[in-house]
Amino acid sequence: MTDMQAGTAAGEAELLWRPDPDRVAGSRMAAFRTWLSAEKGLRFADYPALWEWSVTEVEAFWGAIAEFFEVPFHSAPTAVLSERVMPGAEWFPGATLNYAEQALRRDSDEAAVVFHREDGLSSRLTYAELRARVAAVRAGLASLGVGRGDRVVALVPNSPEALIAFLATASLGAVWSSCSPDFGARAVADRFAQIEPTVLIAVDGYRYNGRGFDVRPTVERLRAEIPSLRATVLVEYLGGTLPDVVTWDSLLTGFPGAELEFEPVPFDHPLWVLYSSGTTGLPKGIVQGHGGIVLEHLKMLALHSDLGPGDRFFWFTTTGWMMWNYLVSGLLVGTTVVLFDGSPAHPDLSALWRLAEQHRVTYFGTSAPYIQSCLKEGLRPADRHDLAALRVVGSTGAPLTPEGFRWIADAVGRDVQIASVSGGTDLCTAFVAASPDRPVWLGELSCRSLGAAVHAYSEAGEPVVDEVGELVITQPMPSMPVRFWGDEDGSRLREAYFDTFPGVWRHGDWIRITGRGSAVIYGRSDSTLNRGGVRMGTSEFYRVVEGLPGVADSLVIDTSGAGRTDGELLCFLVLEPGTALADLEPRLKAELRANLSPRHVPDRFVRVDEIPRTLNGKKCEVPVKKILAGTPPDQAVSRDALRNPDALLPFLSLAP
Ligand SMILES: CC(=O)CC(=O)O
Repeated sequence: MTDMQAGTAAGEAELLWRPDPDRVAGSRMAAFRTWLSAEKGLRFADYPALWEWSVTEVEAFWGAIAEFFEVPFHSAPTAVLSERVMPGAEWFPGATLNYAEQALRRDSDEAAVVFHREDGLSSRLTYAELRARVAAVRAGLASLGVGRGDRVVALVPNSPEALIAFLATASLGAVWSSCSPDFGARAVADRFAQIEPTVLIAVDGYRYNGRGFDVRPTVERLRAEIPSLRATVLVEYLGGTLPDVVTWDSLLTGFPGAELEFEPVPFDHPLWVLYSSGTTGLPKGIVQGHGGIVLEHLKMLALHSDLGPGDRFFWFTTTGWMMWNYLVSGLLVGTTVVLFDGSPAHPDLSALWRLAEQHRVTYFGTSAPYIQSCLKEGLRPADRHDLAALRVVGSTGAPLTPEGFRWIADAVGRDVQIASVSGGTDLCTAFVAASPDRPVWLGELSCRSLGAAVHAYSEAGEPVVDEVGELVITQPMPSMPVRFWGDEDGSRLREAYFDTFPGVWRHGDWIRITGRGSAVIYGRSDSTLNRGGVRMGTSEFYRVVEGLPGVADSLVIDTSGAGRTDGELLCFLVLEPGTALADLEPRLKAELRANLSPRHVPDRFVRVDEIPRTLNGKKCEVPVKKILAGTPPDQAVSRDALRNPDALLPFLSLAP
């Protein structure tokens, strides 16, 4: 941490974008403030004052969010928060609601969904059409025995089918979980099998970068490996079939006139299961509840992103990243969600900018690495596309470099707000973000989100300003996980977030809060692999690499965290005698691509004699990562804690 602080001196940052007073006055953030003043007698001088109140008067703030957005509770809560404890905060006790009901409040011919596939296939659904399809699929899932609390898992691309199936599942009070079809079979099985689903919804194949990929072998493997499955619904996305399946079309057409109903469920009833990266074992199933997600996403999408009816909200994501869940929540605020399936670089890197023009996207979200690629390729979208509708460019998944900020301002538009945001799967949101009334400073995230008591902590657990520290959240938030799947006594949840600073959420990112209330994120403070926004734990990686004959041991390091944004994925290998790295490399790459994802193919393989291990045998991922980021070895790890301290030596020569 000390080294990172050295390079991050506080100071005046360049102001890149200033909110337009007229636009601020017409924003939903302003409407919320007017409402707070009229209804609650609460007036705030500026955003920082409002934020301060929101994280001090936590109950008043979240209660106001529920009231302001008129969340349709079936039974009213008896309180906002029973006790301010973490973990274990109980939000809105006694309340019942359903996420899908809020998402499908509109029954109109306004567009709810615009879909675009990389090969040009596109479609559009109004809110009324979406409701009708959700009703049919809901009835279809019910006919397959799906009811409250059952799990429905989906291996589907970012498509209307995914959205319809998710809403149908949620409307029944069943629990949703999705993976992208480009995940390898093992990665999918590791996730889905642990939550014992009863129905699998899967595509036969998908298109990426101009090619079709057959997913049916993965589907067959999942059916063989998940004994709890009672039915498979096949979406004939590329026209292929499988035996013993129910087809998606038969669900859509088999229940004409089905009623759309919403099972009222308790506030913390599981809505979906997302997955942690699984650094020390199988990916953990992160369960988030209906109420927590409704409130958090209403706040982020309406207040912070100023989205509502008439907007077109796009984020480049697959169904295997939490940004998909965030994107589809655009429906909660009545916006049109723009779904894209395919490669962002097919047929060229302008594909997404063409999409923005064609569908008059108002909020264009993507990942920082995509911005970086556009920059490297010298793209100038504003010169080639009519982006008049565009208001905001969102970026997440990795820290956006100052050059990335500047490129957006220069090549996309000076009037466009840059929303560089950060949060994560764990809360399915961005808790450091942008706001219509906050400026954008070069290289900085504009503000901490309302209700998110985010701070940078020193190693001693003290809040620090203008210094890099551990990102912590000191007050409960409603979208924090209800629990981890299968973690009955809550011990794994406590260990994941509350072990370092008891009662305080430690997120695992490095952050610096500036005196202006903005922030800079420096990447993961642990060893998670983060490739293009998709996080993956090292254990999944090792299972593939070390499963190959010839590999004795391995260590994988993603150097993009800990202050470096130009990082690489490095795989260190200990080989069996007589094995040549050059012979093994093609096979390793193919296995990683097939079993995990193309993004998890390392930039470099490096042969070493030994992997450094702790006394109890754990691989030294974080110490090596720190060493590769330039931390002196004795500060990165104590030799006494290692079983084979000399094994660190080869890594020292790779340090900057
Ligand atoms: C909002 C985010 O934090 C997304 C991510 O990086 O996973």
